[in-house]
Amino acid sequence: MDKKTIKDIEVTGKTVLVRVDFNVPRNKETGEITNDNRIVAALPTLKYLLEQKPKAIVLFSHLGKVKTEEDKAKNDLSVVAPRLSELLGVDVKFVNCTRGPELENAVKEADNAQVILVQNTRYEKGESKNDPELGQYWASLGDVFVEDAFGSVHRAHASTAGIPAHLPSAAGFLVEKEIAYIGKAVSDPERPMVAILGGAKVSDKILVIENLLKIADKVIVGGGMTYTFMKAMGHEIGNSLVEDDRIEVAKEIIEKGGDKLILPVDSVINNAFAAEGDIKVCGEDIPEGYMGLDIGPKSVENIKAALEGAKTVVWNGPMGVFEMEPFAKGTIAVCEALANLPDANTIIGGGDSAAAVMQLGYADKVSHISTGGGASLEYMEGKVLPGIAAIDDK
Ligand SMILES: Nc1ncnc2c1ncn2[C@@H]1O[C@H](COP(=O)(O)OP(=O)(O)OP(=O)(O)O)[C@@H](O)[C@H]1O
Ligand SMILES: O=C(O)[C@H](O)COP(=O)(O)O
Repeated sequence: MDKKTIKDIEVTGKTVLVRVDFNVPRNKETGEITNDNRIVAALPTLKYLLEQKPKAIVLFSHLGKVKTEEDKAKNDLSVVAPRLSELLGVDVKFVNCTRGPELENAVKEADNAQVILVQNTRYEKGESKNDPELGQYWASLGDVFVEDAFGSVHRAHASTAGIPAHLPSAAGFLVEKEIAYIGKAVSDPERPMVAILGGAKVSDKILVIENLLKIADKVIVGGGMTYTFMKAMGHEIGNSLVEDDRIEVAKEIIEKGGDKLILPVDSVINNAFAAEGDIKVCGEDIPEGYMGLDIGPKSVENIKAALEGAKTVVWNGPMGVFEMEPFAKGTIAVCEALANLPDANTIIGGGDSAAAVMQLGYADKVSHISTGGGASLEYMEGKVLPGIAAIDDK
């Protein structure tokens, strides 16, 4: 990486500001954390910093989307402090504000590598607008800045891009690792390279498909996106998910992709968006009143064949509605096919595909599961990520 990393900067005795991504999924009713992967992923950086004996480690993170007072109550970051403290094995002081004397005094009085967690950065209106005053204010609390929130580096926000404009800055181990895996896969992949793209919306992934068609040897499309492509080819798609305003783009991609592009040839369909009903397999044309909810067995065989001998695989988006057991087979088959490629560099781009791999028990069978949903997608699109661009060059 051409950016400074945490080992390139001096932190002993200093106040280190760290942007982490503790935007963790929570139970809608109880508010309890349902998956602490993003906290676990930040531990190597935080443990390393503790060993260097800084004066203080001040952690900034957002949680959820905050637009109203009600959103604030729903996205109180204090829920993270006890779990972080347990995982890190040290006391974590939670500061229930994002500016003012309480925060300033907590930082001033901190000593002996005290870990401080600041309330949700999105409680500040200026955070998402990258308000320069806010970035400068937060920067004034510390001596150096460490960017370790890979999941948020595609956002040009005050805490991701504003603070490092005013302080010496470096990437943490998580950012370094994510960039190493995803960066190598998209800029210098071992071949053959196969990209698998699924999930719900074509519009979210068009640019990724286009960029990966330039890089990969094969691009497999599955999931709800399939049916926009099927319609573009003139097939009947029943009530399947479709984005009519993307049909033309889908046609262009089909033409550009040629033999590289592998689309499903059959689907598991149902007469309702439900785990029960008249569930059956059909070919490329879906009868009226039915919708495609998973790729079918022939498509699974085609995907397995396409993956044979692959040395690099990037996967983003499930092949079907894997949350419902009857429609999980396509996604499970991809997990199994990746597990059967022990020598390949297999990379799962965050979000739902990461959840699927973990939920289905394949987490230790792949090389890397990204902590970034949107961030890993934008990286695969070839975009400059503002949170990375803001880090000091080596
Ligand atoms: N055939 C289908 N019809 C409708 N929904 C589908 C279909 N196939 C997959 N999905 C749904 O797509 C959703 C995932 O889509 P999404 O585009 O968000 O994936 P992702 O890229 O893994 O996630 P993220 O965007 O959060 O990174 C899942 O909830 C899944 O149920
Ligand atoms: O969950 C994510 O992808 C990151 O934490 C970024 O969250 P955001 O999409 O709300 O900016």
